[in-house]
This record gives sequence, C-alpha cells and structure tokens, in this order.
Amino acid sequence: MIHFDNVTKVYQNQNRPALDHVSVDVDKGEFVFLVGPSGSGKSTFLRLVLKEERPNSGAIHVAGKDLARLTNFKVPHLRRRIGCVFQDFRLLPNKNVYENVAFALEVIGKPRRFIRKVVPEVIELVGLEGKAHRMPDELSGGEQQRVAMARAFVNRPMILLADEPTGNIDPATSIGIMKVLDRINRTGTTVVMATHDAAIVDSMRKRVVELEDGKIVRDQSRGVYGQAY
Ligand SMILES: Nc1ncnc2c1ncn2[C@@H]1O[C@H](COP(=O)(O)OP(=O)(O)OP(=O)(O)O)[C@@H](O)[C@H]1O
Repeated sequence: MIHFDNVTKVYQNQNRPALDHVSVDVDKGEFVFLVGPSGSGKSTFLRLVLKEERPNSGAIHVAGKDLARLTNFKVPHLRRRIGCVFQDFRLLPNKNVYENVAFALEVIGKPRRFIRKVVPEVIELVGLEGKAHRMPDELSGGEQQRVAMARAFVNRPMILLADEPTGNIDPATSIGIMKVLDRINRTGTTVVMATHDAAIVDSMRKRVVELEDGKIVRDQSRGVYGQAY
C-alpha cells in the first residue's frame, strides 16, 4: 500500500537529510507506529506519502501509484483516499460535530442523501452518538479528536495517517482514541501513526518502525516503543 524505495529527502537550505535512504513497505490493512526522537523524520515521511513534499531521490508508490509520475492534477484524487488526523484536531470552529464530518463529503461533491446516511454511522463508530449538535468548544480534547477521526474516515480512505493524535490528550482518554483507530484499522484501512506516546505503543503491540536521524534503525512486528526519548 505504501512503498518507499531508497528515499532521501533533504529540505532546502539544510545539509542533513530529513530522510536518508529509507526503504519500507506497508501492506494493505497494516497498523504501523512510526517512532523516533524529535526531528528524526516522522512527519516528513507522512508528508511524502501525501505528496506534500517530493523526495530528492528514490521512489515512492502509494496504492500502486508511482508518486513521481502522478500529475498535479491527480494529487487531490490521491489525497482524497488518504485520511489525516493531527495533534491539534483542526476542526472548523463554527460548525457542529455533524457539520464538521459532513463538510468532508460536501467538498468532494457527495450527494446529500448519501451524506445524511453515512455521517451518523461514522459519528456512532467513533463513539459520539448523541453529540452530533455540539460545537467543538463544547467538547473535550478526546471528543474533538474523535470528530477529527470521523471526518478523516467518513470517505472510507484506504490509508489513515495520524501525526501525534494523542499528543494533546491525557493518557486515560488516549486509550479510547486508540480503540477508535483500531476499529478503523479493522475495517481494512491501513493506519500509520507517528507518535512519542510510549505507553500507547507498548499497549497495542503493533508493528513499530523507528527512525533516527532520518534512517530506519528498527522495524519490528508486535513491537514496543523502545528507549526513552
Ligand atoms: N519545511 C522544512 N524545511 C526545512 N527543514 C525541515 C522542514 N520540515 C522539517 N525539517 C527538518 O527535517 C528534519 C525532520 O523533521 P520532521 O518534522 O520530519 O521530524 P519529526 O520526527 O516529525 O519530529 P517531531 O517528532 O518533532 O514532529 C528535522 O531536522 C527538521 O528540522
């Protein structure tokens, strides 16, 4: 589903590569934690998958497509098939839960009947039934992240990328967030999650890919977080 072949990324005006000859394969339906110290290249990896950045060398395939050959015209189509969740939720503050989720489908032109059917289903999947009419500022951090996950998943993406999704959430609430991500993964969606949250990684026992200075230093199935950063 995601295939990096000898990928190197050096940002402009930087002499050290953010990713340094990285090769990795993530299969359809996998759940992968991306760990490593701050600045090790985790977000860069996610940005490359979305074609928000281009590698200096190496090849990236996502869902069988060679990103180097993907025209600018086709990039939005790729991104529609990849859901994203961030540390800071990024909800629309003046729309309620239902509208935040529905908006993701409206902007890609889905019919109103379809939206009315699937949005309540996804709100229930993330455990927010009964809260569809709440505004973001009437929700806890954990609930806001659930809305963000509903929005990322409502279009049934083939891949969900999560960049520190539990970074702003207390440990007890994070467990609930991980249950939702696990539920999403069980529908067949490939999940890649960049995180510093050792407790979460240790409790899930999923594949762990560890980056250090832009290089993969560990790739372990049913792994743990590793040393403290
Ligand atoms: N837009 C940019 N321009 C220049 N350098 C960048 C840019 N984005 C990231 N970098 C550099 O690339 C390296 C990798 O950064 P990246 O954000 O991928 O790390 P990270 O592992 O996600 O870190 P964190 O855990 O702090 O989010 C760092 O040295 C960073 O300073």
